[in-house]
Amino acid sequence: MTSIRASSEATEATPPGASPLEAAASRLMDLVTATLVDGIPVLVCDRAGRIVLANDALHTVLNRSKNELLNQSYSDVCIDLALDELFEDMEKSPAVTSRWSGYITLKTGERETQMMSATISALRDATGSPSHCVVVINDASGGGIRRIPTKGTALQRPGNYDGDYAEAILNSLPGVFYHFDDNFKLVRWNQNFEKISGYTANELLGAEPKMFCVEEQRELVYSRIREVMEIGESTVESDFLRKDGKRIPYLFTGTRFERHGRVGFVGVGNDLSTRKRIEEALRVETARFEAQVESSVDGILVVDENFVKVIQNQRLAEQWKIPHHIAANPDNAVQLEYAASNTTRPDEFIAKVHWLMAHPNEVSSDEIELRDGTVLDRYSAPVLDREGNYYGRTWIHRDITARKQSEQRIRHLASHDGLTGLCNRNVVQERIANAIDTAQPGRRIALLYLDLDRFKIINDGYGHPFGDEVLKATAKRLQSLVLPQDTVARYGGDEFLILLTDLDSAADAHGIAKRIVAGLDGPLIVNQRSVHLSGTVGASIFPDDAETADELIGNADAAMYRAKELGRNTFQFYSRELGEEAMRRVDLETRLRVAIQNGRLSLAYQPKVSLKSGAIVGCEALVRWHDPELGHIAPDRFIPVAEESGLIISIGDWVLRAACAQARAWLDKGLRPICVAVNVSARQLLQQDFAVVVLRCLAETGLPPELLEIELTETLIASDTERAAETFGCLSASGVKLSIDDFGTGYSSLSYLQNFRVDTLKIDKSFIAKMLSDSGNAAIVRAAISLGHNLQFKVLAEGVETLEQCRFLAEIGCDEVQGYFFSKPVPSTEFEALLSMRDAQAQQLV
Ligand SMILES: Nc1nc2c(ncn2[C@@H]2O[C@H](COP(=O)(O)O[C@H]3[C@@H](O)[C@H](n4cnc5c(=O)[nH]c(N)nc54)O[C@@H]3COP(=O)(O)O)[C@@H](O)[C@H]2O)c(=O)[nH]1
Repeated sequence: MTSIRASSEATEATPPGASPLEAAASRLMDLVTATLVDGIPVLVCDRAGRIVLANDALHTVLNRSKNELLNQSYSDVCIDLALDELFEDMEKSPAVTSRWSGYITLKTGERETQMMSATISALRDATGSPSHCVVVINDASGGGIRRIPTKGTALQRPGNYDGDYAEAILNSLPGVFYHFDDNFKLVRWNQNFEKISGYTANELLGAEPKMFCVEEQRELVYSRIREVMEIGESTVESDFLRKDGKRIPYLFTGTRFERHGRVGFVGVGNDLSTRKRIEEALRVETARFEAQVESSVDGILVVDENFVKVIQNQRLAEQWKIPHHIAANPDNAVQLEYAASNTTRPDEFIAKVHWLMAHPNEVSSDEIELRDGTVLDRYSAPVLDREGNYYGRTWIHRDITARKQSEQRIRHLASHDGLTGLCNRNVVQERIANAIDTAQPGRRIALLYLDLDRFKIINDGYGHPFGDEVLKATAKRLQSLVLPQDTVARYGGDEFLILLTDLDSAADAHGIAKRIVAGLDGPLIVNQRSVHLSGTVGASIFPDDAETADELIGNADAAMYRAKELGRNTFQFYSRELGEEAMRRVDLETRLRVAIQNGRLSLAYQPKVSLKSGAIVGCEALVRWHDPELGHIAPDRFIPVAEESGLIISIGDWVLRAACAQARAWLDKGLRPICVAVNVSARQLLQQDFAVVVLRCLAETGLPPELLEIELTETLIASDTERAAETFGCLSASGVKLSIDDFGTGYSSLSYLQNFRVDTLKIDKSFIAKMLSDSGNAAIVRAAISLGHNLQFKVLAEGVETLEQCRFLAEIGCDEVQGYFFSKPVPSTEFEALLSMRDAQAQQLV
C-alpha cells in the first residue's frame, strides 16, 4: 500500500504496527469521534475504486456487513460518482483543493438507493499524488434528495482531514475553535478563527497561542494552558489579539486533547465584547445607583424575601445610630433588634416589620419616633424582579424631625400666645366649652378673669418692651400659682383667664382666686426696675352663673370690673346684679365719650382754709359731669371708667387747662392770688411729657407756677416713684406745688417722701371722720401732722364737716382744713363769692 500522509498531521506520530493508511484512517475516525460526530458513515477507497476501509456507520447505512463491502468496487456502493474524474481533479490541485462536496446516490438496499450529501477528500502518497479518497456521508440520517453540487470552500486547506459534518459544526460555532498540538502549535481551527483573527490559513498553521495574546496577558494565558495540561481544562478571560493589532475581549476554554500519546488541547473562544459592554454599562449603572443610594438623604435598606440585607446605605446607620459592627452584621435580625430598641415603641415596630415581610404586596407608610426625639417617615414597598416576581422589600426612612418640629411650632403658635407662651383666646374658649360639655353632675367649673392693675399706665409710661416683660413675668407667676392641669391663658392685652375644672364647690374657686390675688401682689423686678404689680380677679361658676363658654367669660369679666370698683387688688364673684352693672358701665363710657366731645364737663372749686387765719388759702378743682338723661354723675362713678378706658388723659388735660385758666381769670379780675389744686391720675403722670404739658399750660394760660398745685395719691407715687420724682423735681423747680392726697390710705413706706419737695400732706377724710370717736384714728392724725411738720410740710385735713373736728385739728397743730363744714365744691362764681365772704369773716373764726 502506498504510504500516505495527511499534510496537517505530518508531525503526529503513527501508532506502532499500523499502516500509514490505517493510521490515517484511524486518526480520522478518532478525530471524528473527538469532534463529536461519531456515527458518521465513512469509507476509504483506493485509486482503482476498491473499498479499503468502511466504518460501522457505513455498514448500517448500506445494510451490508463489513465483508460485503471490503474490496468491493466503489461503484457497487455509489452509483453516480465518476471517481476517476475526481482523482484527476485532485491530481491537478495537489495541495489545497483536495476535497469534493456534493450529493451522491448510495445503494442502500437490493432495489433501493438514497441520495446523500457527501464530502470526498484525498489521501496522498509521498509524492503528493492522491492515492486514496475518503468519502464521508454527511446526512446519513436521511433527508436530502436534491443533488446540489457544491464547490469545496470550507476547510479547503492542508490538514483538513475530518468530515464535513464536523466542519459544519465547528464552523457553525459562534466563536473561534482551535486545536493546539503538544508543541502548542495551532493545527486546526474553524472559519471564524480566520475571519476574526484576520490571518490566512497559512499564517495560522503552526501558530502559537502567544500570537493571539497581548504582551501583558501572555503570562496569564500560558498559566491557564499549563492548567489545562495539568488538570484537564481551564478557562481564561483575555484579549484576542488580531492581526491588525486590535484586541477583542474573549473567554477562552481549553480541554486537554490526547491522541496516540500526544497531548495538546482544543477549545473555543467567545467574544466578550457585548458581555463586557453590558458589564461596563452594568458597572456604571451600579456605581450610579450606589452613588444615588449613598447620597440619598434617606436611610435606605433593601432586603430579599428572607429579610437578608441586599442594599443598605450609610445614612440608615446614621439615622438609627447603629454601630458599625451591627450594621456590618449580615444577620439582619440583629440590626432589627437594635433598631427596635431605639424606638419609643419597640414591640409595635418589630410587629410591623414582620407583618410587612409576611404580606409581600403591601405598601406601607408610617411614622416612627425614636427615643432621642427623632421622627422618621418609613415607607416600605415590595421589590419585584424583571418578571414581576416578588424579590424582597425596600425600606426608606426619611428624617422628618425638623418638619414635625416646625408643624408643632405652627400648631403651638396657632394655639398659644406668642409673647407669654400661654394658651391663646381660641384655645381657652375651646377648653371652656369642652369642660362644660364633659362636666360631671354636681361638679363645678370656675373661670377666673384677671386684669392687671394699672398695666396700661406701666405700658404707656415705660414703653411696650417693658410692658411685654411685665406680661411675661405675670404669666410665669400665674402658672406657679395654679396646678398643671389648670389652664392659664392670655385673653387680651393685660387680661388673663384661668380655667379650673372639676371642683367640688364654688368655695374651692374662692380659695384659688384669693391665692392668685395675693400671689400677684408685690414688687416685680423687670430690667432692673421695680414695679409694684397687682391684679384684680372676677370669677364665674358653671353651672351656677352661666351655661355656655361665652356667658362664663362675660360674667367673670363683669365680676372683675366690680372688683376693680371695689378698689382693685381683690377678687369678686359674679352675681346677677353684677351683670346689670357691667351693662351700665358700658353705657357710662359711651356717654362720657360724648360728654367730653360736647364740652359737658365742668369744674367745681372747694376752698382750703387756714386754721390760723380762717382765710381761704387755696382751692381744689374737682370735675363735674351733667348728663342730659342721667343728670349729675359723681366722679367716683365715672373717673374709674375714664381711667379704664383711657379717657382720663383727655379729661385730665381739660381739667388742668380749665383750672389754670380760671385761676388766671381770678387774678385778672383783681381777686387776691389763689392757688388752685388739680388731681392727677396715674396715667397722666406717666405720660412721657407730663411736666412739659403742665409747663406749657401755665405758659399758655399765663398762670404763675406757684398758683398751681398738683395733688398726687400715695398709691400713684408708689406705682412709679422714680418717674414721679423726676416729673415733680422738674415741676417743683419751676415753682409748681405738690401735695400728697389721701395721705394714710396708700403706700406703707414713707421713705418716698424724702425724694419729693412736698408742700402739703392731705390727711384722708376717713381718719378725720372717726378721729373724735376713735382714739386710734386720732393718733394717726396726730402722727401725720407731726410727720408732716418734721419734714417741713404743711398739713391739711380733708373732709372736715364739723366745728368740733375743726377745733380738735387746730389744737393738735393742723395747718389747714377742707370740707363741707366750710363749703362743698362750688362753681367758680360761687367760689368767688365765698372768697370775699370768707376774707371778711376770717378774723371772727379763730
Ligand atoms: N383725676 C381726677 N380725679 C378727680 C377729679 N375730680 C374729682 N376727682 C376725684 O374723684 C373722687 C371724687 O371726687 P368728688 O366727688 O369731687 O369728691 C370730692 C369732694 O367732693 C369730697 N369731699 C370734700 N369734702 C368733703 C366732706 O367734708 N365730706 C365728704 N364726704 N366728702 C368731701 O372729696 C372729694 C375730694 O377728694 P380728694 O380728691 O381726695 O381731695 C375723688 O377721689 C377725687 O379726687 C379730677 O378732675 N381728676
